[in-house]
Amino acid sequence: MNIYLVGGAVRDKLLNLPVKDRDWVVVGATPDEMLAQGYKQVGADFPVFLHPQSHEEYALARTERKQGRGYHGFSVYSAPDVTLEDDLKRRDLTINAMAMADDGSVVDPFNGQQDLENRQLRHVSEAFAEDPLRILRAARFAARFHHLGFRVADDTMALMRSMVADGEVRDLVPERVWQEVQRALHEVTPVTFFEVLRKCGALRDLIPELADDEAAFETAMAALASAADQDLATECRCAALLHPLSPAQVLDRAAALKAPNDCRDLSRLVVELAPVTREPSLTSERVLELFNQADAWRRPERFGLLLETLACLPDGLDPDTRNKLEQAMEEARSVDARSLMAQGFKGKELGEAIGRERFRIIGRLFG
Ligand SMILES: Nc1ccn([C@@H]2O[C@H](COP(=O)(O)OP(=O)(O)OP(=O)(O)O)[C@@H](O)[C@H]2O)c(=O)n1
Repeated sequence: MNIYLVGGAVRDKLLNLPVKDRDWVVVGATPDEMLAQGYKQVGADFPVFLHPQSHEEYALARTERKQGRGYHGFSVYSAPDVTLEDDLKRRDLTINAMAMADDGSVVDPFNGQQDLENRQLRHVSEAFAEDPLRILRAARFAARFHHLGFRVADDTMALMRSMVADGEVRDLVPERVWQEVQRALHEVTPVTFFEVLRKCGALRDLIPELADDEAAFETAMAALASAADQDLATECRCAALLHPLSPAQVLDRAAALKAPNDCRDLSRLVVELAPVTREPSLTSERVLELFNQADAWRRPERFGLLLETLACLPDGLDPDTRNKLEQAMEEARSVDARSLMAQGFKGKELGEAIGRERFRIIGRLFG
């Protein structure tokens, strides 16, 4: 049997980037031979094994063919006669379809090295179209490597467009879509991900509110770029992206994309509360309302994320107001219920006394 390093590890090595996961392909072996050597089989659909010591993934060389629509039916063929080239051919992009032997020599039947040099994200073969998730992957690699000069190759963009026109994106399982979106939000330039999706038409299927409205798209991208520059959390990036939508649209989009609840909730809050922070002079009444609406007393951390996100929006929260809001929140939160109880307040009166005290503190910072 012959073993080769494949996929992202080879690509990243050749780009002189740190290699995270190493995946291996095994050519000319049967599952029994692997088991006899101490590998542990994982994957029920196709033969993938974990190395007994390193626990890295070793997959038997395989071919795949799609059966029917959607991300379900793939028929996998794996046997000792499947060659390394067969296995590389089923992959998405040429830069991901190279292998490296023990001696460091690169096996590159689809000119991945040339595409690395020319900074091209190019599909390996027409089989790219068998897996519509690859549209999102191509956009994600564009977002990861844009700063190095990589672009989606013209013929690949054309293929992605025709896949979108065939309705392929609508067939994707939402969980898989969210997984790609979530990763994309943390690539070097997440904006590139959405630009590529817009260019190939996929954004219309995923976030139509941004695809059909130039101004909404631009403001979403400006906010997202700022959230990424400041290395904000996933939910802040998601909220920055969705901020041009209405509250009802945010809920629809979050449900359709199966975004987690913390992303959905922060996105909704940002949309609802953004207008408050744009008011020319914030009164203490408005600030108290803002704190209450954001449930800031019980969710101080989320309130912090809310302010961070609002500060990323074009015409968003200015640094002075943000500092004042943070200070007001910190001081108002420290209102001591016990000392009010000691003064004899209880039940409803206690709640009202806490509210008055908080309002008084906020009033010291806001008029
Ligand atoms: N839909 C997919 C998913 C994966 N692959 C192939 O499987 C390899 C491993 O996939 P994955 O670990 O998802 O990506 P990496 O390229 O390793 O990138 P990352 O750095 O994100 O791990 C890829 O390089 C690519 O050759 C593919 O062709 N089509």
